[in-house]
Amino acid sequence: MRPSLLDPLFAPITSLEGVGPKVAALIEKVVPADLGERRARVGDLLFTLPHQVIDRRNRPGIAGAAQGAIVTLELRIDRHQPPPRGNRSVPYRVFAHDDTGEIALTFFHAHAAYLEKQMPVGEHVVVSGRMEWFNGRPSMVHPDHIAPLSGADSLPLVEPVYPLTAGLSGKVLRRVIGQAVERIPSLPDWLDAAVARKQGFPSFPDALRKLHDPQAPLDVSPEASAWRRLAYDEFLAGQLSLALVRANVKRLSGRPLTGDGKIEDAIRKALPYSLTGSQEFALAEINADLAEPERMLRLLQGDVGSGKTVVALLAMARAVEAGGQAALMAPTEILARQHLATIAPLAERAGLKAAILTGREKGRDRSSTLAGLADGSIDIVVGTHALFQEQVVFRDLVLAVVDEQHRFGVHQRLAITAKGDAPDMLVMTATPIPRTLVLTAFGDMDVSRLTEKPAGRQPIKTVTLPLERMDQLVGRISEAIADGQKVYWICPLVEDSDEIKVTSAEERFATLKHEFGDVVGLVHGRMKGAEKDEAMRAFKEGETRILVATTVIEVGVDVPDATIIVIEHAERFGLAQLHQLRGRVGRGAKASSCVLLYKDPLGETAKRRLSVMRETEDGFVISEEDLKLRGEGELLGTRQSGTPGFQVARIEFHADLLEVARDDARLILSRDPDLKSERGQALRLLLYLFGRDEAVRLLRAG
Ligand SMILES: Nc1ncnc2c1ncn2[C@@H]1O[C@H](COP(=O)(O)OP(=O)(O)OP(=O)(O)O)[C@@H](O)[C@H]1O
Repeated sequence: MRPSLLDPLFAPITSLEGVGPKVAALIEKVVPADLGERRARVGDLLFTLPHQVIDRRNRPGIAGAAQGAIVTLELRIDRHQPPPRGNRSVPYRVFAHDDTGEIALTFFHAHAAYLEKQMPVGEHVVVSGRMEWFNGRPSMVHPDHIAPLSGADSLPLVEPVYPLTAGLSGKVLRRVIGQAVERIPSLPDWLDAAVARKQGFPSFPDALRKLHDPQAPLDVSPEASAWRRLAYDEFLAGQLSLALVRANVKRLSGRPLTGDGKIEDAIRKALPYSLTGSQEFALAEINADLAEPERMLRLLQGDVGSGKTVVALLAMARAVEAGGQAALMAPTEILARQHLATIAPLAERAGLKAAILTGREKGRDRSSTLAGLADGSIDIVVGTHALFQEQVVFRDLVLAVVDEQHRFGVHQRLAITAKGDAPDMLVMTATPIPRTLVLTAFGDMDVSRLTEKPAGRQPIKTVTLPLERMDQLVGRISEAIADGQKVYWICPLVEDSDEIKVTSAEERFATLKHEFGDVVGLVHGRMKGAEKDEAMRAFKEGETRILVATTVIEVGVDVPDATIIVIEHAERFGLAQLHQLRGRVGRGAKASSCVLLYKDPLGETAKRRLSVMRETEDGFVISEEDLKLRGEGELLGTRQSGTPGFQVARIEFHADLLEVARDDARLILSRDPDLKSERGQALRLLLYLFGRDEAVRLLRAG
């Protein structure tokens, strides 16, 4: 049970004044938490940190104020010019001046009486807002603040700027966050006093207060001690949670899994290729782990297209040889089906029975799969989250393979292992995560890496092209499909939305169909499962040759004869995503290409991202670049791009704290494995604060 001390932070944001369902929905777009099914809480709001400040101490004068800049002016009011009676489309204007020039303050749908009271003619006022120059004439539309010069202390001199989204103003967000700050409870400190002193950290509540009430621009820098404190807390919570999971997994001893190699041999014989050296090496590492009485906790890391699936299959074969069952969990249904399609025929040749279980298996199919798992007649099951369901019982699950893209939390990984008697666990990831992130996301897992790609792969040619010149692609695509090749066409969003005008997949589907006829297919996230399967099948089997898709195909889809991928609005994607997408081609013997269509003008970061894509295909290089570029705080969609999986910590600024936090976590648990001491109790609060409830559940009562 979560201590009631934390209640104020876990209250829904709708408990704040002025936050109805509509505002709440907007706020949920900007909070840094991955909310999933839950609603935003006051704590999420507090973790929404300003990325900038408006500094009103700097007062350039009208003539010195740049177009578009937020400025503060000291003005004398000259005259009011209300709109002509009955004409609501003409704004109310107030003219004013300072020593350097004249300005018009402009108000639409204004209350004349109110403005007259706020800005009497002849009065000195301070005004703050966005400067606009129209035909050389300065103006300001709806200033953010207007205050009498004498009482200027009513005007905040330094004001935080938060990430916003259309419909949510800075003013509203500041007011709401202001209320959240009032609710910060006083908490016992969970940090070791010596660590805190050495790092110059304020307390947790003070850190939050400081960041939301900056006194100078540097106060909201990720390098400020307040921000570093929160980042450290987040790292510590993560490291504690991973260490607890590890302790828990290792607490239960596994059992040695060995076999006679017969099933493995049969599968190898059925493969149309031989394994790469890298695959052999990884498999040997895995088999060695399986043979140990200790439980395996291993990460199989391999760049896109490096051939992880077959390694997993052979590991599962070993599990079956040893007399048990194996499960492979995929993050999406499309992937689960694809894995089954790869695995089932090979498994069959080796005399094994493979089955699938997702949310879509219903009725008789589902019950017979459940029965097969329970009586052991099914050797290998591939599935999605559905594998966690209570009704799923295995006769003897000895190996759980989790194929993931940061999509399963630690808790879910554990949930699948709870289905067996301390089964071994293999996690597969295609993201070539930098070392630092491996530590944050997976803790102390053992790592196998696939460092080489299967033989015969050709480099992918990557080009960039402005969207307006899209027509140039038609000829190239026609040639490719006439030659029997296939094309992916990626669109970023399913529907046009007002704020982000992106050609929708449906619209693109229609235009391409017009151009190329019936060979065009469509798959997107809003389609029903069966429709998605059908679209994928048709593309795989060649009935369609161009597949218009949203990013549902980002992870793991394998159609080796696809040779061109076109990515529309490539500037909107992150590097890791682009790399994943590009990895859908270049999987066969034919030369492949990737076309990144972009919208001019490109921002600096987007430009850099696209050139990284042109320069390299190496996932590790790309992931390192990705981290560097994230540092520049460009907005991706509406959410601020931070470090994946983190709310406040930013690995590019805070990496130095990560190892300290890991050592701290180890020390803490070696002294107080169940967090029972006074400090241990405080650390439990920390775990809750950063959403690590599952780690608290692993602790024995205390
Ligand atoms: N040793 C090999 N030689 C030739 N082809 C191979 C080899 N190993 C795997 N493949 C093929 O390479 C393709 C990619 O394999 P797989 O789908 O397992 O990649 P992956 O590592 O899961 O990549 P991604 O994460 O991009 O899905 C598949 O078509 C597979 O059949």
